[in-house]
Amino acid sequence: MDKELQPTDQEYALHSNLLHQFTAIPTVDKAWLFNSHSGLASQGMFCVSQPNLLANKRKKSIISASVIRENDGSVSFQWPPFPIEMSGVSAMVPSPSVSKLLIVRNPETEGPCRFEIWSSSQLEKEFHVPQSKHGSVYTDGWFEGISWNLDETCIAYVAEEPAPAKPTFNDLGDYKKGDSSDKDCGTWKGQGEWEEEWGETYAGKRQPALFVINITSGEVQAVKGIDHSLSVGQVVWAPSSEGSVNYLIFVGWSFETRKLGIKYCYNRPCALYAVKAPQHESKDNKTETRSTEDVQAVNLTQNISSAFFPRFSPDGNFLVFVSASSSVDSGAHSATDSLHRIDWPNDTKLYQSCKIHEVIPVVLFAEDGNFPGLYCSNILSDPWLSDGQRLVIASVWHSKQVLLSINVLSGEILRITPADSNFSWSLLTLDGDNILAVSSSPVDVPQIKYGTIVKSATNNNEWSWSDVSNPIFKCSDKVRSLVSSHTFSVMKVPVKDVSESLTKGASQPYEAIFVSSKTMKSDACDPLIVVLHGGPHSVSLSSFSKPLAYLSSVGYSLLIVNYRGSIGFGEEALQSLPGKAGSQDVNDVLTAIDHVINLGLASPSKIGVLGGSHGGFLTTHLIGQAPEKFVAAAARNPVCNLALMVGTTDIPDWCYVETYGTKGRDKFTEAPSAEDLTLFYSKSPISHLSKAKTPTLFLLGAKDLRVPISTGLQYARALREKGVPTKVIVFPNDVHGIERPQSDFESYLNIAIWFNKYCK
Ligand SMILES: CC(=O)N[C@@H](C)C(=O)N[C@@H](C)C(=O)O
Repeated sequence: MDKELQPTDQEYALHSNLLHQFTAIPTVDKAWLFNSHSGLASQGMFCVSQPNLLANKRKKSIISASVIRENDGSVSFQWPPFPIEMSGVSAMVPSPSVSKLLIVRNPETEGPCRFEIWSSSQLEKEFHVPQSKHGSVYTDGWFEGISWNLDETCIAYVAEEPAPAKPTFNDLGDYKKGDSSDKDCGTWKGQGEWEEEWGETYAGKRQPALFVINITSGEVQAVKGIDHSLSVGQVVWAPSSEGSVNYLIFVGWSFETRKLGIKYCYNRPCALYAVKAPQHESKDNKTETRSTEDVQAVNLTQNISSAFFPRFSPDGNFLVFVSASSSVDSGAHSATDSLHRIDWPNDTKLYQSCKIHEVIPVVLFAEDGNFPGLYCSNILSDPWLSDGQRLVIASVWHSKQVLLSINVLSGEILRITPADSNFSWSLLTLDGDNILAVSSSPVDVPQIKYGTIVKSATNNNEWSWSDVSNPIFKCSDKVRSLVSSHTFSVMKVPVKDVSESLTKGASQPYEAIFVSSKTMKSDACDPLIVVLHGGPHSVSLSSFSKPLAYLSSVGYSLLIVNYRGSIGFGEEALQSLPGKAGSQDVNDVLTAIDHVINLGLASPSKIGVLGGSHGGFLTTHLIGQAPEKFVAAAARNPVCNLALMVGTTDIPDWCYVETYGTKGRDKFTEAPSAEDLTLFYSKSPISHLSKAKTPTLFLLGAKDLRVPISTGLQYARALREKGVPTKVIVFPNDVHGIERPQSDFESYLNIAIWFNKYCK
């Protein structure tokens, strides 16, 4: 990079302090409300995290609160003066009766996995599970599953299988039979055979497998009867009846020759299985565990290509689960979900003939205002309202995330967050029929909300939401004043060139979130940054984003485009993109930009573009296809050359589906033909490089398995070769997300400085 482009010390000094004030705002990762028997008070527990730049880690803490419900229905939270730091904790799971708390501590490198059982006053038990039994417990939010049985004697969980024995040799080169410890003198270990992994963020992780720990004896048993071709996760205990065998229900992902990347990819086939849990027997006041016979796991969802997030109703009468079959069947990495129910048989022999009822079907297209389909990335471990028939779930609804109550018997769906608000909501926990949630917008820092059902004569299902004053989302006065000087709206952008061949869903307006200063000058608009999400089947929500709020606070309007193909708008709109990536999505973004220019909200000469991954694909496409439009660009791990990516990414099938459409699912091969590669190249930003002239900043994670660094580097070098101002920052230890605190910070600091230089 030439000298002229070096950011001055002054620029770093000017911008870094404000960015730090934004990034320091904590996040609530998890919360619980424990109901007291009086019904008038509960205890709350919040797991909070915050980036710690010096340590380059997220600092985690716990804040407890007393929740007091007054007779008039109002609620107040009392907070302690300080949070308590939690270090080295990988997972925390209270038991069903809330008399015990499991704490899991995974080893940082080698060493045992530690299980601690706490009571209300002290550590009751501690067990160290050696690596020879299993590796780290999965706490990744996908394979993860940690489940107490009802009598609180056992915990089922998912952990890495023990490492296979590696070939060992002595200093003379002789092979030593049997496994020996690493510390043996005079020996060394070979690598052994390479095993497939689940790609991005799972590098070095071994196969997830099921285990049960008996918390009286500390004995750990691997669950038997699960085919080794299955990776397992999301385990829960099936309801047990006195004296009968206990069953575990889990999700199994199978693979044949290769594990394709699973992170952000719901199109990996999976099914629910039932397997007998290891049995326990009490002898002389001691509990013993013994394996069961006839243990082969049974597939409960054979007729459907995807089933995950199993949840039993409180009475144990039905099992509910989510399915991403539309994603598996079309090949799109994420699509519209459906919700299903199995009426749980009393006779376990009936498992195989379980009928699956569809509770919420895939919505192809919905008239404006109607439910656009289910898009849910998680379900609480206990999502049930007190009638035991309705569950509460967060789902994407156009550019917002809303909370829904779903009656799993009747299929009735109610939107329980205010319909007239453009804020996005996330669900923390339930407390009987009360809900703890977080609500935010691009210009409103997160706020904890407490929701209660208002008993009205006509309608029993109205929800009232009150603000919970809390110390968690405290931010500096400066940040508060900057965000409150901004405003946002969710715009409908009509589709340009609606043709007969488009489905109804794909012909409807899509959305863009516009953020600007409240005091826009009448003579000139603030420069505009167009922000593009990745996926492409993902969405930019109308929620508070620290880096985006920072960019708007330093003088930019933002146009955050949910181009067609985004989730939250029905299946037809989503499926209109595969096969047209690089054209339909690019044109949707250009149309949205023209829309705000025509409204007088942006000046055509001061437009920058920012996007990561598929959003980086769009960013680099846009500067090639519309070079006059953009004065600056920034791309995080961008897809710039599909012909290069297909041979190195963990999701080569994605390149086929987004290029060819659904037929790409069957065309996919590990050995692309010359014809495939030519098409991939022609659909890629690199094929428009000769026209590109926009100064571009590249932020690249060297450990990205999804969009390997080579594609961004190739494009950046080619742009620089043409004499276009180009800056590249490589983060040696970052994966696709570039989320490590220092990397995230340095990225957005440089993005702001880059746009200040070329866009203002
Ligand atoms: C499915 C997937 O990972 N696609 C990538 C090309 C991508 O765009 N990733 C998204 C999830 C991102 O925002 O990083």
